[in-house]
Amino acid sequence: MLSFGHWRHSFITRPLIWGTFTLKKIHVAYPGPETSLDWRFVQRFLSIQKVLFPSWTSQSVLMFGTLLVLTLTEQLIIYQVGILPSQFYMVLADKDYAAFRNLITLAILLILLNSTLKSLDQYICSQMYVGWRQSLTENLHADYFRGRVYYTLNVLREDIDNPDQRISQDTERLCKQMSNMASRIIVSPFTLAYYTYQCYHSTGWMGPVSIFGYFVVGTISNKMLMGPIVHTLFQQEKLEGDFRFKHMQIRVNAESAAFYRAGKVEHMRTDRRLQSLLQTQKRLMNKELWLYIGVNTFDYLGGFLSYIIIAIPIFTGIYDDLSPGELSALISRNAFVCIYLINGFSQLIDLSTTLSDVAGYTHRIGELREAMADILRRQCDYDPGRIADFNIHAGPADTAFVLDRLSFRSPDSDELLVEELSLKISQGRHLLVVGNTGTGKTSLLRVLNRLWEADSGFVQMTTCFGPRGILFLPQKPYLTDGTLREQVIYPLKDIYPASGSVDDERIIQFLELAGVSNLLKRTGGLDEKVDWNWYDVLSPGEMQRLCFARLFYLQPKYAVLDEATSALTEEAEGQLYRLCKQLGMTLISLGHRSSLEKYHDVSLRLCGGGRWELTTLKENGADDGHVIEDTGL
Ligand SMILES: Nc1ncnc2c1ncn2[C@@H]1O[C@H](COP(=O)(O)OP(=O)(O)OP(=O)(O)O)[C@@H](O)[C@H]1O
Repeated sequence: MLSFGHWRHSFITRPLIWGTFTLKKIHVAYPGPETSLDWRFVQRFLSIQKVLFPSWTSQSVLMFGTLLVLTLTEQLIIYQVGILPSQFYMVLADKDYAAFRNLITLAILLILLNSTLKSLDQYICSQMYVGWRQSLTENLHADYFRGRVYYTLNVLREDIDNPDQRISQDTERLCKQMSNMASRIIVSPFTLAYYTYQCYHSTGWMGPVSIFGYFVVGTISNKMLMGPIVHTLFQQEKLEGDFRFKHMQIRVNAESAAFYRAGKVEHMRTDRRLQSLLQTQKRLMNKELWLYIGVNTFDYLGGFLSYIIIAIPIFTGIYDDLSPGELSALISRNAFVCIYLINGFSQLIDLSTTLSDVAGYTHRIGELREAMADILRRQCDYDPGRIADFNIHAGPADTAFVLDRLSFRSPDSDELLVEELSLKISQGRHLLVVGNTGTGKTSLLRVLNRLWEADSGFVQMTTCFGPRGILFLPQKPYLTDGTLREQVIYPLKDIYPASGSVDDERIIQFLELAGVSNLLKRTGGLDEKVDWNWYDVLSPGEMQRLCFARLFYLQPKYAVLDEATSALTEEAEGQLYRLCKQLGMTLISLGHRSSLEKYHDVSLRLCGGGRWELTTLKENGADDGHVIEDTGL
């Protein structure tokens, strides 16, 4: 029974109620990309670390621990290798051949051990990179694909550019850069402490104090040079995403563009994006030039500083009582200790270039995570996971939707598309929604499917989403990547995993009924992997027929069809509609063709400016006069 009027009292307390929201394109609370090395960076970085190191016993923590042990051992060996020259000075000055031979053997052993440890260190860093990338990407996917987040992010939110690029490329680069930094950072506190002590031991307080002072000056100047780089890197990544998206747009719409012979204009537009990307890249390089000058100057001055520090005790006469051999050995040993301490600091300064990259990517990923969390908070009542378990919500058994004084508008507009629509969509009463272009027909489905929020009033979905419930066929046929079977059973992953050939027969039968059984031959079978893009090889009509095969397979109680037969002849349309009815589906159709009227009982006309009309096309139960052959379904 489909009726309209005031429904407020009996239905508004049911579980799937939503409404009374203001729909606007979401302009975000963040004032804009804050992309520097600030407190926000620290917060975002720490929250990403929680994903990478979820618990003390996680694999990442274990690998990090192993890396720490390895790098510390490596440092011990490096120290031994570092003092070898001073020992060589001693044995050569003493002309001690036996000690020289032993020293050669020791040097070879230490070098072998050192290179093995270094390789292991690199290997663990690579493993950590893969593990981190997996954890972070999966974490982002979990939010991105939850509810309608991916839709809201890509269609309704303007503040987050290129979410796809943030998930794929930026995450990869962040993990790569962090793994590059890991072994250097992890060992720094230990080596700095150890060599500071050694330096103090050799040169007194002068050595460590001058090196620390030098490091502080270097850090401050680098921080100043890095600030603008982080922001420009953020910009560059955005433009990189825009450029790639333009190419993807051409790839997906190559045929349409070719029909327009649009090579020239697309060339111009793509080059324009490339230019703005390259300009930003050049700006980034100009800013990096100053940072590189700073870093390199710091490195070279560091090497020079070590000799000044060593010179002080020599010129002040502290080592006057040593023989020339002992003095050479001591200078060699001290030089190593000072140079290594300065080198430890230089490495930290060198990391500033990597850190500026890390900060840029951290902001991009952090911003995406915050936006997704924000969307999830707003849509906490949305639960499409029900498709998997077919959990049907309690409600009148014969009803799909109840609308009560529903008003809604499009995100960019202040004008209502539909005002105060009250209506019940029940089993067996087929509804046709008509109206001029842009009057809000598809938008009504968006509100019913909860992609858009209503402006006021209530919408209640009393049947579950999915097979045996409600299924939507969108205006643009959606074909996933995968085999023919995966196309037909979409959006199910595998509903009948153990059914084997029985399911095959059903799928083949439905493909035949939908008029696309030829696809079986083209693909080579239901489960043959195809290397083509389905959109490139199927005609629009074939795509629509394939979507009907999907509908027959899933056999929902209610099928919502948005101009689902616009590319087919009236005859084909009639056949498919009658099959749907024969399979027991109640149809809610959107369309422009008057030929559709005969398959429906009630018509809802959207007249624009919020107005609407409901008309009965035929009495309940009246047949459309067509009987189709017994298909044995
Ligand atoms: N994501 C969006 N952001 C802003 N406005 C939108 C969005 N999607 C649709 N609109 C606008 O909402 C209005 C209603 O669109 P809708 O798709 O419902 O039209 P329709 O009646 O289905 O038209 P058609 O018959 O061409 O399919 C249109 O003016 C459209 O431009």
